[in-house]
Amino acid sequence: MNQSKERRILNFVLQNAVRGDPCSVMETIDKYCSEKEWAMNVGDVKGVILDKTVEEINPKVALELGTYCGYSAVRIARLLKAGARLLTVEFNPEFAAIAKQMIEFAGVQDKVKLLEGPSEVIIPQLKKKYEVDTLDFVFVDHWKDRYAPDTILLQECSLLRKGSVLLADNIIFPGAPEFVKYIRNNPRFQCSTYLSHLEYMKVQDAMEKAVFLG
Ligand SMILES: O=C(NC/C=C/[C@H]1O[C@@H](Sc2ccncc2)[C@H](O)[C@@H]1O)c1cc([N+](=O)[O-])cc(O)c1O
Ligand SMILES: [Mg+2]
Repeated sequence: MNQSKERRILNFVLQNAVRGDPCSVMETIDKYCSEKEWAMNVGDVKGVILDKTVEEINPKVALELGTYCGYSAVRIARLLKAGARLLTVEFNPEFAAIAKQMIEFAGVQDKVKLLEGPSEVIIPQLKKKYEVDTLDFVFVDHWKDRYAPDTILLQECSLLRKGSVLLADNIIFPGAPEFVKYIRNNPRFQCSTYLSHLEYMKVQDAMEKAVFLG
């Protein structure tokens, strides 16, 4: 059975990156995906917007929706202070297995908990099963038609508090029109748009930052 692209990305990291060095893992994935095979990691350009947002918030409890190969989980976790944690949700078992190895190779496994299952099942479990009170930061990068329903679900589960920050990828490409319509017209969120470029391409993309006002 021939290898998946995600398996090839992981193997390239295992063979070329420095174990225990998150930046080396990120750079190696970015090198592979810009030179050999495109993949839907947030990437090095939008990754700087993600970095700046995480550093500004300095979250104690962060959630990521859509782990994929673990690139943004490594990117976020490397910036978390002692005692802070990232919960990342992935429903595809093959991607979850790859991301787990990527996170461990990068040496950030103590800060990251990978939750396998769909977000609509995992989100309602966060309080009781995963001992979350409220979320300081949420990186939204999974199926684009789940952005809006999951933002509503986070509120229904009382997981957001005054000042919780959502950062959503791909607002322009592939786009998340229902989410943009929902969040920008919602008085309970203060929104700002960060224009950027699609990972590894000259195509325009953007990230939406939405602060929950409580
Ligand atoms: O489609 C995109 N992302 C969807 C991401 C999906 C990821 O999240 C889960 S779905 C899920 C469902 C429920 N709960 C958790 C995870 C998938 O198994 C995948 O790991 C995308 C596409 C492009 N592009 O250029 O085409 C660029 C990007 O940056 C993108 O993020
Ligand atoms: Mg994305």
